[in-house]
Amino acid sequence: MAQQHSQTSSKTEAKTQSDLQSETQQDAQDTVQSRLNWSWLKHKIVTHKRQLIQANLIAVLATLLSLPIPMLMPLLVDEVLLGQTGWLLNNLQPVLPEAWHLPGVYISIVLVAVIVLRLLTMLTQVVQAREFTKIAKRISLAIRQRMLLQLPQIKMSAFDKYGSAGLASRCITDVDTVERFVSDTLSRLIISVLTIVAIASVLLWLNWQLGLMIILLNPLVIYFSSRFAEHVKSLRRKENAATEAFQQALVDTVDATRELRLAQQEKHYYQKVFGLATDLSQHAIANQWKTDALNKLSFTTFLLGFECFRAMAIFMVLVSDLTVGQIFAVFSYLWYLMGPIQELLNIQYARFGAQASMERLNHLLELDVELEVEPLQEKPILSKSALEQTSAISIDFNAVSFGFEQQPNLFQQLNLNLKANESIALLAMSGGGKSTLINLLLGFYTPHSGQIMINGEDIHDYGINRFRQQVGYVPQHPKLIAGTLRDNLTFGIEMTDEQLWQALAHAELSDTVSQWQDKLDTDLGRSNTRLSGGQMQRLAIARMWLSQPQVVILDEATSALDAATEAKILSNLKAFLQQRTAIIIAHRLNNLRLADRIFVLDDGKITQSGTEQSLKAQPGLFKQLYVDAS
Ligand SMILES: Nc1ncnc2c1ncn2[C@@H]1O[C@H](COP(=O)(O)OP(=O)(O)OP(=O)(O)O)[C@@H](O)[C@H]1O
Repeated sequence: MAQQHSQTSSKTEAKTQSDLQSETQQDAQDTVQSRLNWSWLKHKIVTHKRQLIQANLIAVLATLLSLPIPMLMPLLVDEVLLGQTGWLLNNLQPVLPEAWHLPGVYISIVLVAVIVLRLLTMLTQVVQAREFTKIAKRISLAIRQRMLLQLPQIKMSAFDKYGSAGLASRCITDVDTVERFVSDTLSRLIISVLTIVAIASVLLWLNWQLGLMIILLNPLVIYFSSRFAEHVKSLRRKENAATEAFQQALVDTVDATRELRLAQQEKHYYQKVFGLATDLSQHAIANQWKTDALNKLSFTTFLLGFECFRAMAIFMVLVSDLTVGQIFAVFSYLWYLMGPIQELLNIQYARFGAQASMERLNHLLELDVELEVEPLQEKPILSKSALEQTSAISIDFNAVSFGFEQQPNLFQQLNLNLKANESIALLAMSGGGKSTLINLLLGFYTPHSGQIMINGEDIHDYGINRFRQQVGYVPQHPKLIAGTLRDNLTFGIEMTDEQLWQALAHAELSDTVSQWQDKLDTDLGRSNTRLSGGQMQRLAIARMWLSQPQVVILDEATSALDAATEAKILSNLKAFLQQRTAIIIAHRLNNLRLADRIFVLDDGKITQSGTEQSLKAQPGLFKQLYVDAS
């Protein structure tokens, strides 16, 4: 039975999740081109029309249930205490036995009715809040999806500029701010307006002059508060920017803790992070108290009107036929009015906060995207025959110039030509631009001038994504993704265990992995197995081998390995590279020897090229490093 229940609930969960996924996919298609603004939010909210109508009907029910409450007790004053028979007693007396026609009974019945109404109101409010929360969460999910669709498309330079914490902060803090606004607005706007309208109607019914005054007072308060609330926008923007700076510094410092501890500088750096936390706290305090102060100013504007209203109500007792019980009811309704008014004021303030956050999110959405933005197709598992059919690739850098803000002329008219199936080694001083050259080739950076050609075709005409599919890249510092060794080898592409073990063997990692209890399914998350630098490099080589690329890029791929393991891997690689075009970046001679030709990159240009022997005989950087220095 319990099993059946858990099966049913897991089915329901799976259904809800798949509903949510198809809904968010639809969201993504709807929104992929749009900026975030009020009309986008409205569009998103309207797509949940059915739930919205349901939730609002429940909200109306909650309002109707709560509406008579302020009226009931005060009516007792007139009818029970002052003996003026009215609606309440006229309805109660016919249904009650004669013996129960007592003040205590009337008061108890009304008390029970009030308690029941209050409990029912609370219940409907809980259901309503749940429905509104669901809608708000789906909208924030749609925003996050919008962001996550954008992030893979933006240029790598934006990742360098904003850093992981900066991007994460916007996807978390700013989306939260918008979500809070949507949730507050959805759950409170309609109900507050309805409550105010209902109270105004009751007051109009009790006394039209008082009702009219309430109707005129509210728009006035909303107008003034919206003027005050505009200041909140810049406060919220500053606070979220300070959150971003704090997060970035914290992540960087935590990542460098080992080095800082060794240098005994960790306290100093954590103190610097604390400085940013203080800054954040100051912005948060300014935002909080100024928002509160402005909110209170808005509310005081309402209270001033309210006091005028109260004076007028008392005056009305003198000049109209309002009874004392009715005046109690009027005051109860006025008290009741405070809640929805305060809610409307809060919504105004949340609106300006949300606007500031949407601007920060739009800033990300407007970042330059890579030229070729269609999603990467899944890398097919290349069978041997498929590999044979893939044509060999030649690469040419023709007069390429590129640089960074601090170093605008890193490359000046650089020419580099790789024949199909040729392996070249690239040698330069540290900081000479080797990794940047690879980033240009992979389309992560765009040359300021000049052309990169693949098989004689401009790389953009050839297709950057198509080219990337044919590249296997082993970076200097490979990164792990959260998951198992299998995930890290395949990136989610289906491959057989046999293929994975073969790749591990080529990377000289199979002996190590076979000793792990979970073998290929070992979790490489932070808390479990930690790979050494050399093991990470070998994993990256296995990953590259699995993709059977036509172009191989090795960026200091074996720099962390011991000489014996390095020699074995280099010998495995030698055969692998024979039918491939390869760029090998290395300082060690044994790596350079994998290549057919060595190119020397010096001062932004290729200054020498040739074999090891020929370069050793020429004056230049190669001779300086490998002959003169030894
Ligand atoms: N994203 C970036 N923004 C600004 N400057 C950068 C960026 N990436 C690299 N540089 C600068 O460009 C120059 C070349 O860097 P690059 O990483 O390409 O050198 P490298 O030859 O690979 O160095 P190494 O052998 O030390 O790894 C360096 O001066 C570096 O500071």
